[in-house]
Amino acid sequence: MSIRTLISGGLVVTAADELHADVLIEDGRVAALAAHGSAAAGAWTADRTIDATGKYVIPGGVDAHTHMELPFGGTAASDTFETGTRAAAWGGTTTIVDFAVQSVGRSLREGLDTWYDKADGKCAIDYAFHMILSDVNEGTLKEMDHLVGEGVTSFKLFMAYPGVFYSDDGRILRAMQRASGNGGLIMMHAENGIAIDVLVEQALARGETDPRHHGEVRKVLLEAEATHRAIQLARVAGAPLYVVHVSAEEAVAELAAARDKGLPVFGETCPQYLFLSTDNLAEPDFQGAKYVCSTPLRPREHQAALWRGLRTNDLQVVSTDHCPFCFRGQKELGRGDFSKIPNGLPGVENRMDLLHQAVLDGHISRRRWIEIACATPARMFGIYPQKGTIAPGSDADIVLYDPHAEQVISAETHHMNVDYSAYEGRRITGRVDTVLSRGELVIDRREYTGRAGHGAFVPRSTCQYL
Ligand SMILES: NC(=O)NCCC(=O)O
Ligand SMILES: [Zn+2]
Ligand SMILES: [Zn+2]
Repeated sequence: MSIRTLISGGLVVTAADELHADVLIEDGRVAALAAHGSAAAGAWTADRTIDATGKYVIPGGVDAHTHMELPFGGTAASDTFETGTRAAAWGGTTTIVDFAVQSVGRSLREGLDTWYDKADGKCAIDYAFHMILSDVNEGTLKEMDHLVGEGVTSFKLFMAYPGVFYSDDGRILRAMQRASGNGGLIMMHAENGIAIDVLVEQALARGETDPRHHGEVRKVLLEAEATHRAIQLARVAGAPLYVVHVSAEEAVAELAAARDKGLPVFGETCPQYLFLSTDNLAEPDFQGAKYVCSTPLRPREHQAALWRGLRTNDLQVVSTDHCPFCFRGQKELGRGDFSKIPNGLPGVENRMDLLHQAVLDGHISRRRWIEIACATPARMFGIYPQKGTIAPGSDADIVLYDPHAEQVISAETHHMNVDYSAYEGRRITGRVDTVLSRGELVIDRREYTGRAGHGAFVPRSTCQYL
């Protein structure tokens, strides 16, 4: 039997509009919106009514870059699909796009099936997959076409991490050519990993082993150079390009120059680059290890360019690159050698709140918040308007957000399976109150009511942002 739910009295905020409206949900989908107090809304009957007075009613967040359970650096990301998607829901995110990994010498099929198995029956919210290509060859190029057909329509390539995920320019060009034919979107980790590895070796030989040296060797110029090269390769292939975790002003400039030429080049940044800096990497007593990720945190001066890029649409998406490793036992693997610190930060629970704070701080508008965190990632990765908006026919993935609640981010209270917070002690105005996923309550007035296995795999169409 279908349950009709009415969300009444809130301010509905989407990327396109803000309106005081009631939202009617039926069969897990948005059935209708009507102005609060209107005759149409007054005539609706519902089995349950959720009072949203004083709250924003926003689309559930779409985090297009997470790594639950990712094997990395001899360990694995500490959030499972179960713990990570539960934490995502607590933070107002109702869809993640995680990365299935092809191992070198193995097929895409095998890698993707492994990730289907990891997630199946575990997730609190809906999920989709990108595919990491670690071994581009004739076989895997053909497999890309099949994956696009089954709804895995984006492929991440690495110019970094030689010997692990790295692809050389020839392999990258081939994958881009294939994507230009099958509609796939190439996502690029743009850092010159070959040059970085030389600098790592030289730094370690000089005895520079602390976490802060991770940031020093992964130079801005090597991010900018790789970004430029990726753009040129994509032009040659006639393929669109999405550059992940952009951290540096000079890399934004490369994207902006390409976009000024009208090229289909897109960029994502992450909260860690907007809110944290090399000051964190330099924290004493090895605490800087908590902030080791790649691309690395940059000097604070880069943040203005990232915010500007988000305002001018030279950057289109904020994802988390959520890839948590506990300080104890995981980050500690790199004591005495920064290159052995597993790369990645936790954040899937914090993104919507941090970006709401950015609204209050004047960096972005309220609608831009929803655009970069919900609507555009959904469009970019082919799940709009099913996800990323509140419109008739959309999945009822809806967050009631209290814009006045005060909170202090802390590992003591977060739900991610990691023993520290990258944003410990940060004060945020605004907090998730209630979360629905396809009409089911996952968070009900700050109480978890979700369940592992509610979340379903979402097959995606090709990029809708071109
Ligand atoms: N970003 C990071 O440091 N870890 C996750 C893997 C990646 O996205 O490159
Ligand atoms: Zn990456
Ligand atoms: Zn990543």
